[in-house]
Amino acid sequence: MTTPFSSLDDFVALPRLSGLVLNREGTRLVTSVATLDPRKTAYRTALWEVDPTGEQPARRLTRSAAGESGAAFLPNGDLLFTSTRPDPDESEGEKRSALWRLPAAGGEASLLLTREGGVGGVATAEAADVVVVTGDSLAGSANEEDDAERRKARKESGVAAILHTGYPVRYWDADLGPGEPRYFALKDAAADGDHPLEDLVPSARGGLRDAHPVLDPEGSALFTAFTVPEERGSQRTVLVRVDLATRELAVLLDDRENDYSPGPVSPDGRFLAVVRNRRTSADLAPRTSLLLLPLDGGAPVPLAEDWDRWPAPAAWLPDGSGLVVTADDDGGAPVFVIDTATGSVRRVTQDAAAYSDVSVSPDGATAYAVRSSYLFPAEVVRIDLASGTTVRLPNPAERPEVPGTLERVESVGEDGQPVRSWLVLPEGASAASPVPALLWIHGGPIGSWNAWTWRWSPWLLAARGYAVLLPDPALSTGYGQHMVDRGWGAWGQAPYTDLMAATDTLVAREDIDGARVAAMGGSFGGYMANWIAGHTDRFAAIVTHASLWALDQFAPTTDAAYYWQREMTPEAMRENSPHLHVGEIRTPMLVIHGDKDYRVPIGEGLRLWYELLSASKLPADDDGSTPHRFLYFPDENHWILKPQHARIWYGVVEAFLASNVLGEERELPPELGL
Ligand SMILES: CC(=O)N[C@@H](C)C(=O)N[C@@H](C)C(=O)N[C@@H](C)C(=O)O
Repeated sequence: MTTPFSSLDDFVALPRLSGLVLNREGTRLVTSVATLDPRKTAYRTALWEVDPTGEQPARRLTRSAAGESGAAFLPNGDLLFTSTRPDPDESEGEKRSALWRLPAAGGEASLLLTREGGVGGVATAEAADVVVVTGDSLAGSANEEDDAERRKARKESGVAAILHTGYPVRYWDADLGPGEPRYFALKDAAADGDHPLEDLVPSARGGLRDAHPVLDPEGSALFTAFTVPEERGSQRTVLVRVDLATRELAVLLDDRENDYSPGPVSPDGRFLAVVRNRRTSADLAPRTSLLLLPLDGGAPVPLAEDWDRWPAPAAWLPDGSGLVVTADDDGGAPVFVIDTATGSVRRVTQDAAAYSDVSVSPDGATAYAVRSSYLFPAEVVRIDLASGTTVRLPNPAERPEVPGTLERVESVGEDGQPVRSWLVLPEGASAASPVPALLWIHGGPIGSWNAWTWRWSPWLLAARGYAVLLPDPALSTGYGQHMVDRGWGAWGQAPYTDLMAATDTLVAREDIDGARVAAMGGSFGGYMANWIAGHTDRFAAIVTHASLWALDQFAPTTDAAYYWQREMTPEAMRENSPHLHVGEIRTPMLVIHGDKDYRVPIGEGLRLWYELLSASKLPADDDGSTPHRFLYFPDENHWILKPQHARIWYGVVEAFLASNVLGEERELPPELGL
């Protein structure tokens, strides 16, 4: 069977949908779709409209070489978006992200706001013409003009140095400073003319980094997480309210036991849904729960406290009687409604899919969402909130046909804990014709294999004849707090033994060839791949992407050191660090790392590579030859994002697996120049 997964060129060319917004009347849905640019070296996003009634085909709303994203509706139905497309009134000028408005009545999009530091996210109020944009300003600038001058001076001088006084100094793949995110209010966005900006929190000093403002329906206040520095390089996030008229900032929730972030405001403006994330320590695993915060000043009230899941609030029912949430649950992330009076939880969607970007129609009968699973990529659906019936709406793209089937399988961990996995089976797998297999380990480690991702596609391997097991071992979400607790701070124990139990179940199947099995994983999944390498030789090959190798080196050099230092004592780092077992490694390993990875810095990959060649049971020969391979991406981050590099990633992985698992040689991608 030929599917887009048979060819890497066809795979990278598949359109990728994300995000969804609904207008106030519930009559228009807008999503964003990324497609390959003509040179096939980048993705470009455009906005598409999806008909909520399901009657009309999806239609493309925007088109430009720069692409568009960040869609948000104004109450009058005009659509705001961000784009680096050129200003039609300027013949030349720098490419920077600006705010655009597409009128509901039709016609061309017009430029609404441009500024030196660019425009990041956009938040709109439901019932008032109030817009808050995020944008970068130099830490020392007093206003927009000052910021523009300072930027110009810095650029002209060629100085790139950044002086830090606090932590963190990097995030993901970017150096932090001297720019910092700020929030700007922009009033009367629906009207023509100039739109002066009001800097809402001029003294934020990095506190708004990685935060998203939530506006109340009347546009009178915004709520946001605000990061506060602590002693010894630590930090916490507190919940703040900013009055949009007076710019007064009030701290609503702040303690050292939890981080807080805002969910949506109730339709009557009386309550804020709040996500509370418990502060972790060596003995205390993370826990996520919900609060309802009365905005008249009362104490927060826990919501659905006894529900053993970690909810993500999405929207209120219009009458305020329920909060619509999603939560990881047994290999999916269904939609639930929590009764705000009683805290009782009702599951709405019944399929094994993962839902996100949920919004609710004005009559409260229908929800719209993005849904995906390991069978299909993200797509827009309509959900009947009473019955749970879910309908796929006419989308910008059809579902790609997958070359095989998906099964749910269960194993039993050493302590009796059920360990659940998805199993991707290629066509033709049978007892008469058993297939080679891959154990693919997810990252996080707090997470679940429950939604489609373009970064890890088991179907590309299935198209080449492999079965792929996607297990959710200890530390995975969707199986209750106990599943997280039992792996906390002890990664080499339950997470490892759960993975081995899942592998035992895999190789016991008649349709799997247990002698031809490899293991692979990225990030924390790469950590586990490295740990496996030092503790068993049951796998024919191991692929380790952006992996943690020496925990005492990783923990202080990652971009969020405080996060990992809370979990790992020096003793736990010694007990769980893969590098201390390099002398036991006798499995060929493919190491993959991007130099711009600040989450798992390149030092992990470099040290792993050198120690494999110098100290493993399969060291480099005296002529320098080795069964191991190192695929290095000088300009990629924690994830391999460029389409041409994704093709190389899969091409090299496939050749390495073919050589070590199947005993067959494959041609390497010619672009490697070998
Ligand atoms: C702050 C922090 O480190 N957060 C973690 C969620 C994280 O980024 N973990 C990585 C080591 C990881 O495993 N990432 C996975 C989810 C990935 O695929 O990038």
